[in-house]
Amino acid sequence: MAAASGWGEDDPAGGGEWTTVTRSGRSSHSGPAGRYPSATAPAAPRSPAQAAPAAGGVIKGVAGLEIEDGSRRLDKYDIPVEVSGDGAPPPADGFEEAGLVEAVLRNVARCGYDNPTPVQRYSMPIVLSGRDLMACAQTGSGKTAAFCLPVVSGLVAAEAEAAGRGGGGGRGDYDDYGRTGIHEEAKKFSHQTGIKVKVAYGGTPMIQQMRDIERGVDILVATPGRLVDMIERSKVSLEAIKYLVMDEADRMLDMGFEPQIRKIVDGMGMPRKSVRQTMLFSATFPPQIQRLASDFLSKYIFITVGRVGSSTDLITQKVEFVTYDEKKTYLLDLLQDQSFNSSDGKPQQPLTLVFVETKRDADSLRYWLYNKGFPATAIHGDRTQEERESALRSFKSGLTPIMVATDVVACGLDVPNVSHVINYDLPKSIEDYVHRIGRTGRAGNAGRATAFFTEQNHHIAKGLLELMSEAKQNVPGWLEDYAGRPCYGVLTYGGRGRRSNGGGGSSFGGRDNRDSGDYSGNSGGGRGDSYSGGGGYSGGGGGGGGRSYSGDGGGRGVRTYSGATLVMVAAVAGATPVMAAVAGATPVVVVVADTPVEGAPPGQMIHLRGTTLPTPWARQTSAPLGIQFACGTPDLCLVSAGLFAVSMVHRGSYECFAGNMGFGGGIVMLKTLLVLKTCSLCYCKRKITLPRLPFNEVI
Ligand SMILES: Nc1ncnc2c1ncn2[C@@H]1O[C@H](COP(=O)(O)OP(=O)(O)OP(=O)(O)O)[C@@H](O)[C@H]1O
Repeated sequence: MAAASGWGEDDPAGGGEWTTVTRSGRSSHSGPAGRYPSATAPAAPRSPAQAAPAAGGVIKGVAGLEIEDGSRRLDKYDIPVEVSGDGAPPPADGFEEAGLVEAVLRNVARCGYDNPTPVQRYSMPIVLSGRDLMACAQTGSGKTAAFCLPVVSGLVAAEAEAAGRGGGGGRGDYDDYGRTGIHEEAKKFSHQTGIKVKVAYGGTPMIQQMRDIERGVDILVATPGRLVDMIERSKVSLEAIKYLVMDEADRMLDMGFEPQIRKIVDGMGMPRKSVRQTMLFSATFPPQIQRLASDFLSKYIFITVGRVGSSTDLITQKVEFVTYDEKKTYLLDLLQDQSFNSSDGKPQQPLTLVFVETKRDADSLRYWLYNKGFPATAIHGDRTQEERESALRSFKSGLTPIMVATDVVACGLDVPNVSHVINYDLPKSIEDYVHRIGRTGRAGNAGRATAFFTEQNHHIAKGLLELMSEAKQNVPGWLEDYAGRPCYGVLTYGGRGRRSNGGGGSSFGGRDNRDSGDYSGNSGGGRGDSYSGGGGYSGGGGGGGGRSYSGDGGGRGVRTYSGATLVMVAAVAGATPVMAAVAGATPVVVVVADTPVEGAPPGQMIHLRGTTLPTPWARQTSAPLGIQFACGTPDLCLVSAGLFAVSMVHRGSYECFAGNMGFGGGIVMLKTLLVLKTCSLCYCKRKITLPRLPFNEVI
């Protein structure tokens, strides 16, 4: 156990066998596997003020903006790293030492990466050694490359071995998609290696993606819903999967995708966990999500880089107590204060992301700002993919340096020079807060985050207090008061099946919970309850592993997905799949099964005209008659202008509650075609009982 910082004392394992704490500074590894000596001495603690730009160069801002990058210090990280698990290989000092193949090293150099970030130093050897990994590292710390590099390298090496030739060279295939950060990164690192990276996510036409995948794929970056859909349609098979990566794994499991993920991992032909290699990455990893996630892993190594589940200390955080009515004034003050004059004397704004709760607020705030003379754009789920991309471009270029956003961009958005994140409306959970503010302070740059706290936000006070204290930020006294107050029944976070986490606190974070008392396994068999020397976790099949997938199966020209890697992401940068489904003018139907459909085990799918709807969450992005299925919760009726929502329940029949907002009739395709009457400009609720439908019947 290293004693480089107070971290050792915090070790929940009590300094047990499986946990080591070290600093991420370069060090030589000696000693038995999994136990690192103390590395460099800790640097003097940085105060928040010091996190502000100091030395460093000036990153050429976009469109005339010059943004001080100041303390960009990717290679100077000196933060605690916690490693637990049996036989962890030592961290690598550099990309070469990590053992990446030549072709990948060339791509790393091409990207201008001189040194690996801490999460990369630790992850690369672990992944390259074939171990499963659960990694928790701060936002913007380079997690994407931490898994992409060793995975691409592993694929290249395997291909080279199979072909009996040296690594490198390559066919130079380079597809021209470009949406998700992961896809982009994976493509960069695969350049001229012959590795093909493709995407499968909602919000864009499946047919185009299918065509592309049919041309061959080695790495598929997919969102769960679209992937399940493709598998159900017998378009791809997961049988050849070698690596499975879940990015933002906790968000994915926490957003209601768990049934889909379990199905993908356990029920659709994917090799068992002891056969494939599985990696889970996120900036936050609450214990209850770790518990779920560990089902997918075998004898894994757990690493935490940075403070436990914390925000990075590169971000200076501030929280202001405001009333709802004061928010706009505060916002204007902030924007005015931070504006600066460009070389031609015109006032300019640094890139600023303003988070609001609803799509409507995003639009109205954007227009309001515009009218006040602040060029702003907006990004949210009601905007089409094209509009979202254009908004992002305009933001990145500095044309509209303020972007008002809903949570759809909280995960995965990587715009290097975002200098300020303003939580105009605070999110429901502290994890969301961490992901949101993580849009600034990326890749070693300094950043700033301001939150408007109102009376209604008291449920997040405790989490906020702990997070800010941990990051050594100035915590106002009133926040401590709020944090100390009891919080009643408001913590069913999110409308998307969010798990409550009590507002943060001790349940929040990224510490390995295998050895904590509450980590006693889920239920069923197959999974060891404690990690003691590796026996318990290799169950492989066990509980869910062997369930056979009863879809179309073989014989009908199932395309065997020739690729070897699957990267699942909860959200496409700029749009969650759900929001993507909602975007556009196509009618939106929300289909919800609030209890399992008869005969359907919880979490399984029901089929409607070839579409696939998991219970209790239902989501689909394309369906006959232009109907799109989106997701909702039993108490959420998602109504898009002019259209309606449908709630679907069980007991052998479906009940539909449909509302029409006034643009003519809506159509629901269930067993029969149902045309709902127009109900001009009012919300009408109708209950329609449909004939009994057995589970899995395609209607
Ligand atoms: N070794 C490196 N050297 C220089 N830049 C790097 C390095 N690794 C990653 N980056 C850059 O840092 C930025 C952040 O990386 P990335 O998006 O992978 O972070 P992340 O940890 O996945 O963040 P989040 O949790 O917010 O998704 C990217 O622009 C990436 O290109």
